[in-house]
Amino acid sequence: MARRISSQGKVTVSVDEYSSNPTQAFTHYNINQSRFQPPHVHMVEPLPYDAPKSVDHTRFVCVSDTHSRTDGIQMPFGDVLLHTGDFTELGLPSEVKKFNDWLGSLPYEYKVVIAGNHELTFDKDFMSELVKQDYYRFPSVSKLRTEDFDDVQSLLTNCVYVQDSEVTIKGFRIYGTPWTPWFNGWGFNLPRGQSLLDKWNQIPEDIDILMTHGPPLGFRDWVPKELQRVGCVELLNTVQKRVRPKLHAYGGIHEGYGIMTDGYTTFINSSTCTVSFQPTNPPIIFDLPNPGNS
Ligand SMILES: Nc1nc2c(ncn2[C@@H]2O[C@H](COP(=O)(O)O)[C@@H](O)[C@H]2O)c(=O)[nH]1
Ligand SMILES: [Mn+2]
Ligand SMILES: [Mn+2]
Repeated sequence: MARRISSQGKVTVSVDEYSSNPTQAFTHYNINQSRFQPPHVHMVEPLPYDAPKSVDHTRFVCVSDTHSRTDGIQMPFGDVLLHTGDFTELGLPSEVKKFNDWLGSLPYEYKVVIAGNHELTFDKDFMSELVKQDYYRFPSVSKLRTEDFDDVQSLLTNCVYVQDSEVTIKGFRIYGTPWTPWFNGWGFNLPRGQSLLDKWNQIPEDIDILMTHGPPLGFRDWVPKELQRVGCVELLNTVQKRVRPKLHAYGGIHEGYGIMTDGYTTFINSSTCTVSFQPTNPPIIFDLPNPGNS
């Protein structure tokens, strides 16, 4: 049982019995609970860029995993840009500055950004371990002086950067968090189970939009080369059983680019780069009714 309702009516998500094996979790919940089946769960066609926008809606432009390859990306019309991490290769200050310049060239009223596992310099604990131990893994990062990256977030002057925090934009409550299940020991990696759940438990109940770097279980999280689902089971339970945002935006699994719904939350994996790091997947636009108009 991954959910409990307290005497105050609050839902508590606990670690799922299948937490450590998302592929098995998907099969189990699909067979026993039809949890990923139509009619509620299905793919969604992207909105065409020339679709008219209603005056009482806000248009979000979702991108992710641009990996310092923004040059050829055709950006559509919209109001608010959401970038869900991996905007660099290694989080080098030079890459962050280049990304910030690109953001500055975009016409959106607001731009909200989170980090991904490639933004190594944004993860202070990762950096203090790397500097102590592993010079050869990321030599260009290891040779940075602390003062070069200490305040790396401050290089992002052309956006709102959120990290385990919330911002309200045009009345929408948006929460962003960079953590992903441990994979090859990159930045913002945590073990599946309680460690990640502790991060998800910081997400407030009433947010409208959740930004994470990686997917929840079952929603654009399939890695074909390994025949595995890699989405986080606790993230799915948090999204579906406790937080229930209207939009969950992420990237992380480049092969999972696309849109799904569970009938309430729309899940957008907007990874710009393909699995071979070609920046060819177009940004995804999504309209939400303005708060107070829904
Ligand atoms: N089996 C897993 N594969 C993963 C996971 N996270 C990422 N990946 C694969 O790497 C690429 C690129 O990711 P990046 O963070 O280096 O940009 C991704 O598209 C997957 O193919 C994981 O947790 N498990
Ligand atoms: Mn990536
Ligand atoms: Mn990533």
